[in-house]
Amino acid sequence: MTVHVAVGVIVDAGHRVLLTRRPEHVHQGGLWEFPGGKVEAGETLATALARELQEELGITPLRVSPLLEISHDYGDKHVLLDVHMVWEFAGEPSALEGQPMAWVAAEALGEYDFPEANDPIVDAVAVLLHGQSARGAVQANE
Ligand SMILES: Nc1nc2c([nH]c(=O)n2[C@H]2C[C@H](O)[C@@H](COP(=O)(O)OP(=O)(O)OP(=O)(O)O)O2)c(=O)[nH]1
Ligand SMILES: [Mg+2]
Repeated sequence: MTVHVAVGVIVDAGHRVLLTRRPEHVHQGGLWEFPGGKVEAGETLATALARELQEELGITPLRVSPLLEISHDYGDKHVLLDVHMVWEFAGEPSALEGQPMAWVAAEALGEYDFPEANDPIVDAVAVLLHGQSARGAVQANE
C-alpha cells in the first residue's frame, strides 16, 4: 500500500527553507523533513498541504507551485511524496507539535540528515534557490 504525502518546501524572503525534525519513535524518526503529512480520504493535495501546515506550524500557504513527485519504497512502507514549493504564507511558523524546527540556507541543506526519499528534493531545492547541488558540486573536468 502506498502512503500519499503532501510535502511543503517553505521559503522565506531570504531564500531559507523551513525544516522540522521527526520524533524519534515514528517512521524515519529523528531525521529532518520538510513539513507535511498524509493526504486523507477525500482531500485534494492542496487541501491536505494547507491542513498539515496549519496543524504542524500554524501557517496558511498562499502561493504554492509543484516541485516534484517522488515514489520511494522503504521496504516497510511505500511513499508517494507530492512536493510543493510554498513561496508565500500567512502567519508566523511555530513548532506546534513540539518538534525541533530550523530555517536553513539552501547551500547548507547538505549538512542535515533526511530520509532516503528526500535526496532528489534536497538537490532540486538547492539548484532552484542556490544554483547548485547541496550534496557537492560536480567538477566540469571530471
Ligand atoms: N512530511 C514529510 N514526510 C516525509 C518526508 N520524507 C519522507 O520520506 N517522508 C515520509 C515519512 C512518513 O512515512 C511519511 C509522512 O507521514 P507522517 O506519518 O509523518 O504523516 P502525518 O504528518 O500525517 O503524521 P500522523 O498524523 O500520521 O502522525 O512520509 C518529508 O520530507 N516530509
Ligand atoms: Mg507530518
